[in-house]
Amino acid sequence: MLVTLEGLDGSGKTTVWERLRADDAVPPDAVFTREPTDSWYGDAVQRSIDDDDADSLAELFLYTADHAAHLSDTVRPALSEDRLVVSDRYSDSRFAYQGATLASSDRFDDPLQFVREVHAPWTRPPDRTVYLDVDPETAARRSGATNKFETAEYLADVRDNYERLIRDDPERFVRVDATADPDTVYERVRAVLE
Ligand SMILES: Nc1ncnc2c1ncn2[C@@H]1O[C@H](COP(=O)(O)OP(=O)(O)O)[C@@H](O)[C@H]1O
Ligand SMILES: Cc1cn([C@H]2C[C@H](O)[C@@H](COP(=O)(O)OP(=O)(O)O)O2)c(=O)[nH]c1=O
Repeated sequence: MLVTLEGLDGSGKTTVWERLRADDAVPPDAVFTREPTDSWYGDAVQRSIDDDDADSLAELFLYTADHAAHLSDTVRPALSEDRLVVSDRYSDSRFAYQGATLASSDRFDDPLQFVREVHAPWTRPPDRTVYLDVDPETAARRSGATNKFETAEYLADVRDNYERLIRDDPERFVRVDATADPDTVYERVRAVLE
């Protein structure tokens, strides 16, 4: 089973992911993974994140290349062994973030849909996605605004895109109010996964 954690920067995904990894109730052979990955593809993505002038379409394909490698070297092998896979960010991050970045360039009528179509023929959709819901101001404050994506203005567009993804696939997404304290948020996520 493939479970993904999604949400704005600073929504608390990594905090939840680390606590799950240390939780005795989680099967010991579960695979904890993330995007961007720590492979050289992920390093290329990191370079693009750090470049304020990166071309938004080129950036989409860097993230997408990282996803393709992540699928073939980690996600599909683990799923074929019936292991639980928990990924801190996955394809919905591309739909929401690059959907928002590409919107400023007028290159596509519906950038989010374009990004979905780029993935559709070959990706493996998650079975469940926990969406950690926080407002853009909280997200920008918690994340410390350390990269070009972490402004409340941009994150508001990203959040609108996540809302559209949830509307389009309500069975897969589980929304968790992530404005509460870390213990409460963790218990909420744990209850969903149980
Ligand atoms: N529920 C929470 N309430 C307040 N602060 C939180 C909460 N969850 C995480 N944080 C803090 O917010 C920052 C970003 O958390 P992190 O888990 O890295 O978020 P993400 O992976 O979604 O960017 C960290 O300093 C973390 O300690
Ligand atoms: C996986 C992914 C991340 N991102 C962005 C979100 C983050 O601002 C940045 C790095 O991701 P990440 O390291 O998960 O950041 P955080 O822990 O703060 O949420 O890359 C995309 O724009 N598209 C993607 O497909």
